[in-house]
Amino acid sequence: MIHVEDIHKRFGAVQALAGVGFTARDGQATALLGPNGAGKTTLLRTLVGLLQRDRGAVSIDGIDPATDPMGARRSIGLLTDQFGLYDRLSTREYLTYFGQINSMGKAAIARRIGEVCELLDLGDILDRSTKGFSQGQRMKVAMARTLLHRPRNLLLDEPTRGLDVMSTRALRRALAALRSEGCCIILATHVMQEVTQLCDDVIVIAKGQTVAQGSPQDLCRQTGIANLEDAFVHLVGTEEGIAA
Ligand SMILES: Nc1ncnc2c1ncn2[C@@H]1O[C@H](COP(=O)(O)OP(=O)(O)OP(=O)(O)O)[C@@H](O)[C@H]1O
Repeated sequence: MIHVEDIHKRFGAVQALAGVGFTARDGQATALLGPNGAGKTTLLRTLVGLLQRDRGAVSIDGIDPATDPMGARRSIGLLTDQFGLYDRLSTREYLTYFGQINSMGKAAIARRIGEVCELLDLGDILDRSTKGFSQGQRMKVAMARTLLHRPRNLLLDEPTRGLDVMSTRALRRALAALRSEGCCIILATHVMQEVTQLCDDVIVIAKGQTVAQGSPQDLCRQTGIANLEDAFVHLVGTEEGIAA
């Protein structure tokens, strides 16, 4: 479970987070919705301890990433837009390296690579060097790395960006399975279809603040608007940041 209270984060003159608070529960997929520049990526990076917050409290399964970053990171899988692949390694070598960093044994790594390979359909790129991979292929390898150590909490920044239809569907199926295994999934996205198909709960942030939290139905009820996309626009007061 991830619990966040009143997080603030400033970059120079930019107040990126100005009072974000929410709870994301185990066994649920929680959507993080907000216009461009709302603070979603900053929030995810702060949750995993890659950025130091200026104020507020964070608990990842009871651990504060500011005081125990390694402890928090063991239970978190983070996917951002910075894939950080190593061109000279094949997908298998890259995943093996990350398994070793996470103190997994040789047999466990080999077994888990087989599982994520099947889950994300990586068969044809498993033994190719990642140099020259397409955007979608890079995304799949980064997602495999995110899932490799079986984290209980998944923080995913636009995970279907660049994926084709089949890979998108495979990833959504994989996330649904992880949710039913009890994972806590936070998914920053601009794709409303993803929210309605996959997410139990929605956090809406705008200008670095939480403006609403609830199920898609709650947000529609709260705004008196039947369609989630229109309810979102109403809540943030803008037409920015929406993909069909
Ligand atoms: N390292 C940084 N230095 C300066 N400003 C930053 C930095 N990182 C983020 N910002 C600013 O903080 C604000 C929030 O950015 P962030 O990337 O968190 O938004 P986002 O909600 O993820 O946006 P998008 O939907 O466009 O990906 C923006 O105004 C951004 O320009």
